[in-house]
Amino acid sequence: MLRYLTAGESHGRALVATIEGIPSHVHVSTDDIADALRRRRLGVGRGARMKFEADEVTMLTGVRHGETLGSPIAIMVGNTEWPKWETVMNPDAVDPDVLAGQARNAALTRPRPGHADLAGMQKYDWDEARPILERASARETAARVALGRVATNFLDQAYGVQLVSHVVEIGPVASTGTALPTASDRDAIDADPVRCFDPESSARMLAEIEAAKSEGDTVGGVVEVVVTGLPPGVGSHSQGDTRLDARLAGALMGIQAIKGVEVGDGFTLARTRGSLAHDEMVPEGASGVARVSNRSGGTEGGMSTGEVLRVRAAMKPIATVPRALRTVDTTTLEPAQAHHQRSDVCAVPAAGVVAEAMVALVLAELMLTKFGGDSVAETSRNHRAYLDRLAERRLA
Ligand SMILES: Cc1cc2nc3c(=O)[nH]c(=O)nc-3n(C[C@H](O)[C@H](O)[C@H](O)COP(=O)(O)O)c2cc1C
Ligand SMILES: C=C(O[C@@H]1CC(C(=O)O)=C[C@@H](OP(=O)(O)O)[C@H]1O)C(=O)O
Repeated sequence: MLRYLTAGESHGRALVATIEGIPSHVHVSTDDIADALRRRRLGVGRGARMKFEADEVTMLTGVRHGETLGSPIAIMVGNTEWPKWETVMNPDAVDPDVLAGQARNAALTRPRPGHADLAGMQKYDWDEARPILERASARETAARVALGRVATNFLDQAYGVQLVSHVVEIGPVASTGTALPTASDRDAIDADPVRCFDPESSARMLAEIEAAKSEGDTVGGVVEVVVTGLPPGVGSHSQGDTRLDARLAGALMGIQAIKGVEVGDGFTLARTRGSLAHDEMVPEGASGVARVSNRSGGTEGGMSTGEVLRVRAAMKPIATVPRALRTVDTTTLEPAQAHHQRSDVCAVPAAGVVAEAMVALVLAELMLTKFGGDSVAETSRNHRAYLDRLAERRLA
């Protein structure tokens, strides 16, 4: 069973991520994790914090001489800004006079519409938003991206499964590109300022982000994750919570600010007649059966079809709007403007990298559910035997 957890506050000393169930002999290095975290920082629209803060990666457990041991892996992502926040975030009691001068003066009592501030203050009985926003912040996604890289290496090394993400919409601007990227396009996508695969659409998206910024506003968008190399039969039709679609939707909706998920042509299929909505099958020489299209995005009946997996996630605009939104000061109960110090204008390019990590974690778990094994060699062997059986039946 693959399971993972993250811990840590946005301005705390560090984030910590643990994962258990990754087989032995997966090659993964500190540099690999640092590279994944570097990718999460890419893209225009991020705020000042991205420029001065660095992610310091320490592999704490579960990896030796560049290979996983099969035991729990723990990764720490240190926050280089910690010295500045040590008083505000100190886990131990701090001299009340020091606190009065620093943290209390900065009490956040004007909750931001669209963020976790108010619901969190109500639920956890706090009189300001700091204890909530620290964990609600998408800083936490750095920990998930670190784990996602372990899963990505595992999927590639054990099964040849590869992932890539790209931005397909920013605000009202949708990409007009029709080509579907593969993992070999990852560097080109990462080099684009918006992480869009289509250069002409990227320029229009960039203009949209810049317009939002100059108007003191924020903007959301849509990202797509594309996966190649999945065999048919990953996930299951037999229970709602084992369906591949359900697992993908849950994992993607678990990313801060993601409000919608679409598998394949999803919402478009709902507006299409059945005769034009499905992926017809035709006989094919070597493999036996081929599809003439892939509108489903690679899932049928809660299982992978063996076609390319395509899943999209829609991100709402950043809640910390510079042109501050109306709120209520929770101390005075007077009308107020929501608190705002700094924030991202658009984090959709980063959300794509996070989405890629989440899809990798889901697929690593479901591939292990299907193929088992405690080492890369063992699970690869089981995978190959399954593919051989499909070939033997001429249903590959
Ligand atoms: C990579 C990333 C960066 C984000 N940066 C910010 C930010 O700078 N300011 C902000 O208010 N929200 C930001 N968000 C969104 C908030 O984390 C999110 O709106 C908040 O957690 C509430 O979202 P929810 O309603 O989906 O839980 C970011 C989200 C992601 C995925
Ligand atoms: C720190 C990161 O993202 C943060 C996510 C975030 C939020 O509210 O989600 C708010 C911002 O932090 P702050 O309010 O301290 O400026 C972002 O910078 C990161 O992605 O590493």
